[in-house]
Amino acid sequence: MKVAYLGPKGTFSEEAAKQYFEEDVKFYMYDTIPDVIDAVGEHGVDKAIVPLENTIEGTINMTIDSLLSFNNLYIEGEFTLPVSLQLLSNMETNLSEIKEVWSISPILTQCRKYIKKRNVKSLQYDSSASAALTLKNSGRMDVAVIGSRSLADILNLKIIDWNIQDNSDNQTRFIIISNNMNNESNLKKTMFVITPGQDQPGVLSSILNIFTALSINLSWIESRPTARKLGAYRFFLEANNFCNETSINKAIKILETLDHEVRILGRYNTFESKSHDTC
Ligand SMILES: O=C(O)C(=O)C[C@]1(C(=O)O)C=C[C@@H](O)C=C1
Repeated sequence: MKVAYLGPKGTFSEEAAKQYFEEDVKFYMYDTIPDVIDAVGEHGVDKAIVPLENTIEGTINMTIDSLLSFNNLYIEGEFTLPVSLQLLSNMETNLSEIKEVWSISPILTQCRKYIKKRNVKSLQYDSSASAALTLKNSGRMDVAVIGSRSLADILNLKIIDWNIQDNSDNQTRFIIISNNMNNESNLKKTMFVITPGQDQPGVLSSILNIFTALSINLSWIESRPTARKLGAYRFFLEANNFCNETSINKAIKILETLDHEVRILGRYNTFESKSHDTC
């Protein structure tokens, strides 16, 4: 089986991939999160693991927007990884010399308070590991990268400050995507994408009322623009009710009768990282 994740070596996505998948998998690294998702959508690989949500940053928009650009992609699992962020530099650098920090945008957001406190500039890269590789090759002493402890080991960088994220209990929820709907029994979660038929007052609350009436518990809700008209949104709703098929099917039927477009983006279970100190 071929599995894609965000490279190069040393990303948190790699850590999640190695912990979630069995050893007989062949891994493929891609340069950006949209490229990872394209690899499954265009059948280059069988599965991918990508970040969906983080404790501090919230939803990783490039993940859900890229997911929706395909009709053939499904979430088949989710995996939660603790994320501890370190400040990495070339070997001879001191903390007081740092004028700029580099990383992927969700990581910079997870350290917003730290970056403000140190009064340094920040620069976005496609991953923490691509930022670290650029730093290593440049030999610069006025720049640091924010990434994982394993990234420091892989590139022989120095950790000059530890656990700099805004909240010490920081986690990222990854999703595993594939071309097939997971049809196992006893799956705990269902992800809906609902595009309202027409924009009318109270449309979101009327949708939510359907779930309440059918006793379907919702564990996540997110809205994203439809990109058709300013102010028009579609809603991601994650139901967490051990897949009571009858209620889920009833909800779909009612939503469709009310002219809303409903897509099931997947059914899945949750797995947690066993390690609390790897990243
Ligand atoms: O750049 C990395 O190391 C990644 O794996 C990406 C990413 C993200 O985009 O959220 C994944 C999980 C962590 O929250 C931090 C970074």
